[in-house]
Amino acid sequence: MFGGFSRDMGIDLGTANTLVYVKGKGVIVREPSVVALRTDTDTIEAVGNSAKNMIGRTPGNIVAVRPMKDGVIADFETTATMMKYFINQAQKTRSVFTRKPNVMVCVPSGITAVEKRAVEDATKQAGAKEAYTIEEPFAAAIGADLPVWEPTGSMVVDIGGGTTEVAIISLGGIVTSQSIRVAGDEMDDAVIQYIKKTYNLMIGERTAEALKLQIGSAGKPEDIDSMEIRGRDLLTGLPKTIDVTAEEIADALSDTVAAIIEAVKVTLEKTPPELAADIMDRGIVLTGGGALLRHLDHVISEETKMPVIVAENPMDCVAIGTGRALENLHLFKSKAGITSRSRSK
Ligand SMILES: Nc1ncnc2c1ncn2[C@@H]1O[C@H](COP(=O)(O)OP(=O)(O)OP(=O)(O)O)[C@@H](O)[C@H]1O
Repeated sequence: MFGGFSRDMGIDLGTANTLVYVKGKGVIVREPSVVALRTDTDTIEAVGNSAKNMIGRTPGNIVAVRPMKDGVIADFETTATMMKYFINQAQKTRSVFTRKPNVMVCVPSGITAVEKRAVEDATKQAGAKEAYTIEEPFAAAIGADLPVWEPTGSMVVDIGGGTTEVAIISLGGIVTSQSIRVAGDEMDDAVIQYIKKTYNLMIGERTAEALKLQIGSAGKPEDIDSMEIRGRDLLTGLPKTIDVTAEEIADALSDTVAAIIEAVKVTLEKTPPELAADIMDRGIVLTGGGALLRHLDHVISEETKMPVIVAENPMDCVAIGTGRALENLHLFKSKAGITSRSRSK
């Protein structure tokens, strides 16, 4: 059903980034989940990379929005339009155009039936023939090459923009999982709040993210890096430049890091002993962009006394796993929380 000239695709519809995976091609679209809208004409000005560059810099009649929030759809129409754009991008790279694609999209494991249905509907509105959804941590585990079908325990922690998903997987199913709406965005927000409180300086989310990426770390940083940033002084209302140290950013991120560690511990507490022993041997695998936060693997390892490994290309795991799930649909049906809706339903 999915062979031949199919252009079927797996989509990691993320809060921060959307990735599209096509069999035999790999990840062929990788863009921020951002849409720039013209409020006067109600039309789309830009999607993806070019829209992200507009965040915080738009004139009055253009707004840059992120239609996904906390891993779920916050704005249905905009999400569907954004997906349509990404699906078209993916199709442009294919030479043979035969039919509408079947599309598998990942969803956070903790979402409601209504939220899941919205993702399926948006996928169909974006042009899919059939829309499937798969739980994100399961897709992450497949993408990270974990032995999800074997009678052995695997543990994956996927730290994205909106959600952190922790799951124990064995025999093609999620044994226990935890989804918290604390991840990269929350870290950026914590940095904004810290700078505001400490320096009376208002910075935008792009500056906060840049601080996190360049000098951020979990736990105490090893070096004494610092970074110069600009913002608006809340007392004078004027632009101001300050230097921020890595230690300060580690401090700002400490609560979010603690929340992620707590989710890992709670999941481990609920894990049956045999599977916990397997995980002790194989280690906890980190995926998602948040897995790249400096020293996060060491800190989780220290706190849980378990080995922790960052997956290869952690930001691609969910997209790859979503695509592979679609290729092996016969194995997945009725197992890993996969549901589908065809256009006629
Ligand atoms: N080197 C890094 N250090 C820390 N955080 C990083 C790094 N690189 C990327 N990130 C963060 O990873 C997040 C994006 O990760 P990812 O693309 O996996 O999320 P997503 O799939 O869009 O989100 P979700 O799964 O919650 O819907 C962003 O918050 C980004 O700032």
